[in-house]
Amino acid sequence: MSKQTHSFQAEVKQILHLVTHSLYSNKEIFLRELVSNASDACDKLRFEALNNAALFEDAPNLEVRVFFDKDAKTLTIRDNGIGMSAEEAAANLGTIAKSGTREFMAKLEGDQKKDANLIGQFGVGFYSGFIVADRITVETRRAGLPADQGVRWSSEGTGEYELETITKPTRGTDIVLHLRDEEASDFLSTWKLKSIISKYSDHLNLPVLMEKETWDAEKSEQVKTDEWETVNKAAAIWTRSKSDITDSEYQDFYKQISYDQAAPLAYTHNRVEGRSEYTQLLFIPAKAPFDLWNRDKRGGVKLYVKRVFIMDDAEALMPTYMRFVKGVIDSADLPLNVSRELLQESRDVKAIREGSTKRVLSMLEGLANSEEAADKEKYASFWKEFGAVMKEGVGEDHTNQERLAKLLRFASTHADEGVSFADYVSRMKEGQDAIYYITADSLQGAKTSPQLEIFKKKGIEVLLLTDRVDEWMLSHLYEFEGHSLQSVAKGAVDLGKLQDEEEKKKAEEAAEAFKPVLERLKDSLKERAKDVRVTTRLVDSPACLVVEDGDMSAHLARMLKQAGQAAPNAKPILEINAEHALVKKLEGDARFDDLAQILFDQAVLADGGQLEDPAAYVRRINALLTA
Ligand SMILES: Nc1ncnc2c1ncn2[C@@H]1O[C@H](COP(=O)(O)OP(=O)(O)OP(=O)(O)O)[C@@H](O)[C@H]1O
Repeated sequence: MSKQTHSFQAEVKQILHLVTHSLYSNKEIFLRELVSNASDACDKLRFEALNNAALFEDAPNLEVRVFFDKDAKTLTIRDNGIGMSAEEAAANLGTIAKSGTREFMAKLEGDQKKDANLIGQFGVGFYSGFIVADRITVETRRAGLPADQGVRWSSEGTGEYELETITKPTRGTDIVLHLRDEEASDFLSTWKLKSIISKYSDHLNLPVLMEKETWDAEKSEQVKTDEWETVNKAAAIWTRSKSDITDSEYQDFYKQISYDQAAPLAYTHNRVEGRSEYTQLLFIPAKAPFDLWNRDKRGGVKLYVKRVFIMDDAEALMPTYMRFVKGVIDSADLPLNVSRELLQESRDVKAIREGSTKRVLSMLEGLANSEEAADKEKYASFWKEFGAVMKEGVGEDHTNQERLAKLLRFASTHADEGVSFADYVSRMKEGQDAIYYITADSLQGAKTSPQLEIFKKKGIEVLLLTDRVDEWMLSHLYEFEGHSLQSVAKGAVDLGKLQDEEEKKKAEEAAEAFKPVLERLKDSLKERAKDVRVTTRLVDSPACLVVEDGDMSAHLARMLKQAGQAAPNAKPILEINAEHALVKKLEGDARFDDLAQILFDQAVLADGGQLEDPAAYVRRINALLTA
């Protein structure tokens, strides 16, 4: 192929512009990105060579070399990994196939801190070379192709790139950065490059080599020798013994694999022996990533088999509700050439997933149950960031449901956060059997729900659930240690032994006396309410809405509608406080029908719902106000 000029895909142009302009303040990360691409390319070769050893040609030792030419102002990152064919070079370096690119751009364009880690998260690392270079030349040959099918890709990072066929005797890729003048003086120093490599690439599973230098007394400067030396540790950290690894080494490793600048909240490192043998090094991040809610995103746990990288979309290795966990699992038992399909079905992988899930749970229990204030704080912060995701586990992971239930934390009428089921149970009133809860759109809405009034009056604690996933979770969790979970907005209020006989009798009498009014109310509201009944659940409010025991709560129905899904249009039950002045006023009032409608509308509003005919409500209220 003679030299051809191609245009970048439109999005690439935008990305290039943004990357080079927004991330300039943290420009050294280009080296991390390019070395990590080189390392990925070696991992890929190792993997493909499992089935085709000829790909190693005569160079089985995989490595990355970083070297520079001061006069030419070039910096080269060379790997002997998988390389690229002409088609691959055009596809990988001229287009962006990844989804999420738009999000990436929105982030970089936004006001928030220009976070250099975004670039790794979105897989546009290659383009970071243009932060420091005004031209990048890539010379590459795919392993297995003949020497005359090498490719030269070259671009100034503006609108176009050139592609031509070259002869390249060795497989793999050279990324040659033609540095801008000011960057050349910054980066073309062995000392500087070494320090960046050890900062970011110490734990790579392969050696990064640089030319050795010695001090030349005559010239009074460092000069290159013919030798190469390894400048990173090149030892997979998880294979080392725990006692030899410092906390800061663990942290550095975490930062490297997670693209997170902050230290992890907690980590666990174990060699598991038994039916299946593997090493796990798992981290819990301190902060939730922006895409935590994407259940399909690539997992953060990488699978290795005897130090050979196998894959990183490891949904087989971690349950979805633990998708925030980062780390490495290295199995000693799996066959190296295990395919993705086999992985999903392998008994060993299942054992690894179960073992790792339990390990993460123990790590969390350790924090949650610790006597140390620092650990408790960590757990509280974990719950704030990831609690809602953990709740998915209650429905998805039946084996661990009990353990998960103990880890749940809620707001309640007693405390705004951090209430566990065990805390709740320890505060239960004498004679109380059930754990009471209410679901609502917001904490404020939950706190002021009319349905809570009798519970407040009697000092009975109620859990206030406001996460979207709560209703779903509760459809899978019915009890905690023998105490049933009961919504205070479902079914008739039954405080059982908590209500004394006197109160019950009074309520029954009131209901009896109120019967004629009730019949009229039922008639006025027959289009809107399934039933109207007298309740003891209210103290200050005149009325509230409840649903029947098996029915969907109004809160859930609203959420489904918002999400564009069909929700049953079940009519609610209107419950009336016969003691309330407004209710007492009903009897004999000429505006009975209007008052009945107002009562119902107010109950809808107090429940966080929307009126079907707000104008009618306003008209009726105004008529009352001006009467
Ligand atoms: N040294 C290399 N050898 C072989 N292929 C490479 C090399 N560098 C880049 N590529 C190819 O170019 C693609 C784009 O690289 P880029 O760094 O922009 O994203 P990425 O590496 O896919 O993302 P991530 O860093 O999240 O894995 C890579 O996926 C890879 O296929």
